[in-house]
Amino acid sequence: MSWHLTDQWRRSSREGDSKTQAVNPRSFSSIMKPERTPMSRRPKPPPKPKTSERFIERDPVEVYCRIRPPETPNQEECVTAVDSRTVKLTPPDTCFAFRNGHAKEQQYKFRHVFNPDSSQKDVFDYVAKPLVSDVLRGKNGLLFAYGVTGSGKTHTMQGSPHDGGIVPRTLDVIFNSINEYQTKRRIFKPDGMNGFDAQCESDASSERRRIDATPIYPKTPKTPRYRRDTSGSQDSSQRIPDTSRIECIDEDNVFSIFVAYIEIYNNYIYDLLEDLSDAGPSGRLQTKILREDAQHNMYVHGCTEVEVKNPDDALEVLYKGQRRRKIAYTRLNCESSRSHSIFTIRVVQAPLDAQGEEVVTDKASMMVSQLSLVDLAGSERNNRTKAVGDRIKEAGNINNSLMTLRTCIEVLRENQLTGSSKKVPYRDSKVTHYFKNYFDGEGKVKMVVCVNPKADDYDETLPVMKFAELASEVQVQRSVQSARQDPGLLPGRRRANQLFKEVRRRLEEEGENVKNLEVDLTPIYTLAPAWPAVSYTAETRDDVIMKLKAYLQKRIHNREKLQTELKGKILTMHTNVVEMEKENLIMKKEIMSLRSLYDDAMAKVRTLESMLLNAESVNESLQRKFTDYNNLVDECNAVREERDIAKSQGQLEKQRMKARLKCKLEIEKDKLKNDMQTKLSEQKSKMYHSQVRALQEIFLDDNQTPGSRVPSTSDSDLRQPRQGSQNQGIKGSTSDPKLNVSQAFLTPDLRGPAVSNQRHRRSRSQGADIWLDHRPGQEVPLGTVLQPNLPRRKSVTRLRSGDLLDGRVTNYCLTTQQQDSEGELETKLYKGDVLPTAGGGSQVVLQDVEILKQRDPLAVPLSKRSSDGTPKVDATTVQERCATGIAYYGTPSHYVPSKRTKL
Ligand SMILES: Nc1ncnc2c1ncn2[C@@H]1O[C@H](COP(=O)(O)OP(=O)(O)OP(=O)(O)O)[C@@H](O)[C@H]1O
Repeated sequence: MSWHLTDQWRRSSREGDSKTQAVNPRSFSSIMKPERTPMSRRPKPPPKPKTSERFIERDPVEVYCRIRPPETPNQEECVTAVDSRTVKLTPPDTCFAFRNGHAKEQQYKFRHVFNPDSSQKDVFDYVAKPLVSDVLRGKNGLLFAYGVTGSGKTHTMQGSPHDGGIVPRTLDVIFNSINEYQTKRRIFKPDGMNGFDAQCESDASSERRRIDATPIYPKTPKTPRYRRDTSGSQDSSQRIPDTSRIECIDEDNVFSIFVAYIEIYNNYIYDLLEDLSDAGPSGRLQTKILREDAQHNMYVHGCTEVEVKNPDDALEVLYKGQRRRKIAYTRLNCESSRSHSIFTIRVVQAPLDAQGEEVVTDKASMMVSQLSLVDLAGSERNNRTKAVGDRIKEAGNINNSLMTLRTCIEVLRENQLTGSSKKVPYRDSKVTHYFKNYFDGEGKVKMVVCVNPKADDYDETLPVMKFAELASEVQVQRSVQSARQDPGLLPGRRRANQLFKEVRRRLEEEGENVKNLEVDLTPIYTLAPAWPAVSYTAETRDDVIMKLKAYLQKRIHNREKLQTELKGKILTMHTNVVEMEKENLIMKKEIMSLRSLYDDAMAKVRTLESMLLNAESVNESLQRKFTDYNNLVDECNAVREERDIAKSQGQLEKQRMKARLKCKLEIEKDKLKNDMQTKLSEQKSKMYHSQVRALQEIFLDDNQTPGSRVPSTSDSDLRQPRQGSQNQGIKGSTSDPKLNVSQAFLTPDLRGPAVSNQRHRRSRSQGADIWLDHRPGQEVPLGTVLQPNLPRRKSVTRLRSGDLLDGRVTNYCLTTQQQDSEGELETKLYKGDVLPTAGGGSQVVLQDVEILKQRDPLAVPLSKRSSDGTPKVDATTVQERCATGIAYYGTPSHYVPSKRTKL
C-alpha cells in the first residue's frame, strides 16, 4: 500500500505553513489521494542499499495503535482490532467515501495494537520501557502520540494520578533503576550548547548552597490561558508509582537526570519551565529558537533544564509546565491540547575514577542521551469543531505542522525506497525540525497512533491510519551508544570500593587502626578502549582505516608495555616467592613449637577445668548448706524475737512488782524506824535516868557519908528521882543558892538549870583555869598512859559547898568508876564549867563525859564464856580490844551526848 502527496499539496502546505494559514479540511482530504491496496499485496521491497550504507544498521519506525474505549455504550464504531497487530477500518454510511461510492473496509498493520481494554501499564511496558532501557544505556529515543483530537493522546502520555501514562511511568522506572547511582546535584550542569560540564564536589557544593538560597522553580502567574487543574492530575499524593526497574545498569557510572518541557504553539516554541521573572512586563513566555549543536543535533536554545533527583521532583516540573500549556474547550474535547508538547528527559552519566570514588569530570568521558516524549496536538476539522477566532488559527497551525510531518515521512520513505536524495522539508515546521535529530541521525523512533473508534471520526481516522502505515516503512539509523572516550577502567570498581569501605568500617568497629588503610584498586589493565565503528562509506573509508590503524597500534603498544611490566612483576614475584618460602620454613618451626606449647596449655586447661568442676560441685553443696543455715538462722531469729517479746513483758511485770515491793518496803522501813526510834529514845531515857540516879547517889553519899562507892546500875533507888532528897540533899537555888550542882544533875528537864550570871566573864587563858578534881571514892588505879590533863587543880574526894564557891575554881571534873555490861572497869570523867549564879552561888554545867575503858586482851567477855567459865579465845576479839583506847562522850549543856572516840 502506498499513498502520495501531490506537488500541489506540497506547495500549498509549505505556503500555508509559512503564512500560518488554516488548512481547509476538504482540500486536505481531496489532496490526499490514498491508493487503497488489499492487505494481501506485498509491500515493495526496499531498494538495495548503496555500498556506502551497507554497514549502517537501521530499524523501522515502530508504530503502535491504541484504540480508546467508546464514549457511550451504544456508540457506532468504525475501528476494531482484528488481532494484536491488525486493525480493521469500516467506513460508516455518513463518511465521504461512502457518499462517493468508494467506501471499502480496510485493514492496517501495526507493531502492536492495544484494544480498549489495554491498561496504561501494558502500553508503557510494551512501547516505552525499551526506550527507557536504551536511554539509560546512552541511546536516544523519540516517542510521540499521534491522532485525531480527543482520541486519547494526552491520556496515553500523561494518564491520571491513579493510573499514570507513559511520562510518569518513565520517570518512575528511570529513578528506580539509577537511584543508588545518582550524583549529588550540580556535579553536572548544562553548558548552554546542548552539552554538559562536570565539576568537582567542592564547586558543586558551593553552587548547591547558592541555588538552595533561591527558589528552584519560578512562580507561575495566573492567566486565563493556563490549564485549570480540573482532573486533579497534579495531586502527586494520590499517585500510584510504577515500581519496575531496568536491570544491568553500568554500576561504575554516576547518573544525573535533567528534564526540559517545551511546547510548540502556532509554530512558535515556548519554554514551559522558563523563569517568568525574566519574561518582562507582559508576563508571557518568550519564544525560543532551535539551534544545531556541534554534533548536528537540534536543540532549543536557552531552554531551561532542571536537574531532578526523584520522580516527585520531576513530576512537579511536569505539572508546572502543564499548567502553562495551551489548552482550550472544543466541541470534540473539553480540554483539547492546542499545541504540541515535548517533555525531554536527558540522562547524563560519567564514569567513576579508578578507585570507584570520585566522578571523572573529563567531558570526553561523559555520556548524554535523551528521550523525548511528545504529545502532538490532534488534527481536527473546523466544520466538526465549529471553531472560531483563535481556535481556527490554532487548528490551522496544528494541521499544517502535522502535514509537514507527513511530508517529511513521505520524502524519507521515498529516499530510502528509491535511493533518491530529495531534501526532507524538516524546516517547514518546528516539530519536524526538532525531530530531524531522530530521523536523520541515530535513535529509536516510536509512534503511538491513538484512535477514537466512533463512526463520526472515520474521515479523519482514515488518513491517520495511512500515515501510520507510511511511517512504519521509514527506517531510522539504529541507535548506538553515545560516543565517549573509554576511560579503560576496571569494571566493578564501585562495588570494590563499597566492599573496601565496608571492610574498613568493620575493622574500625573491631578497634583496628585503619588510618593508613587507603583504597587501592590498581592495577587495572586494559589494552585499549572499545573498538571503533568499522562501518564506512567510500568517502570515509580512509578515515576509518586510519582510525583502525591508530587504534591497533595503541593496542600493540599497550600490549608490549604490559608485557614488560608483566616480566618485571614476574621477577619480583619470584623473589617474593623465595622469600616467602624461607619465611614459610621459619613459620613452620614456630608453628611446631607453638603447637607443643599449645598442647601443654591445653593439658593445663583440662586440669583446671576438672578442678573447676570440683570446685563448682563443692560450691553447690556449700551453697545448699548456706541456704539451710540461713533458714535455721531465720527460725532462730523468729524464736528469739518471740522470747524477747515475752521477756520484755516479764521485765515490765517485774518492774511493776519491784515498784510495789519497794513501796511496801518503804512503808515497813518507816514503821520500823519509828518503832526503833521510839525504843531508842526509851532506852536512852532509861540510861539517862540511871546515870542521873548514880550521880545523885554520889552527891548524896558525898554529903551524907564519907567515902564513896561505885554506883551500882542495879540500884533501884537511882531509877527515879526521890522527892524527899530534893529537899533534904543538895537543894535547888531557892533553898541553897550557893550549891546548885545536884540540881543541875537531878532535874534538868523538870526545873531547868539555875540562872547564870550573865555578866560573868571568865578568862580562858591557859594558865587561868583551875580545875576542881572531884574523885569521890577509892579508885582502882588506872595505870594508863593517857591521864586527864588538869594542869591546875584542886583535888577533893568529897564535895563541899565552899569548894565551888571558891571564886578561883573555873572547871569541874568528876571521876567515877563502875563495871560495864561485860564486867570490865569503866572510868568516866564528867567535865563541866563552874559558873556563878545570879543569886551569888555557883553551878556546874557539865560539858563532856570522857569514858575510859580498860580491857584485858585475853579476857573473854561474859557473853562469850563457855558454861564452865573458860573463855573462848577469839583473835578478832583480842584485836578489837587492843585497838580500843579511850572513848569520850561529849554532852551538850542540855544532855545531848555525842560519842567521840579517842585513840
Ligand atoms: N484509553 C482511554 N481510556 C479511557 N479514557 C480515555 C482513553 N483515551 C482517552 N480517554 C479520555 O478521552 C478524553 C480525551 O482524551 P485526550 O484529551 O487524551 O485526547 P487528545 O487526543 O489528547 O485530544 P487533543 O488532541 O484535543 O488534546 C479524556 O477525557 C480522556 O480521559
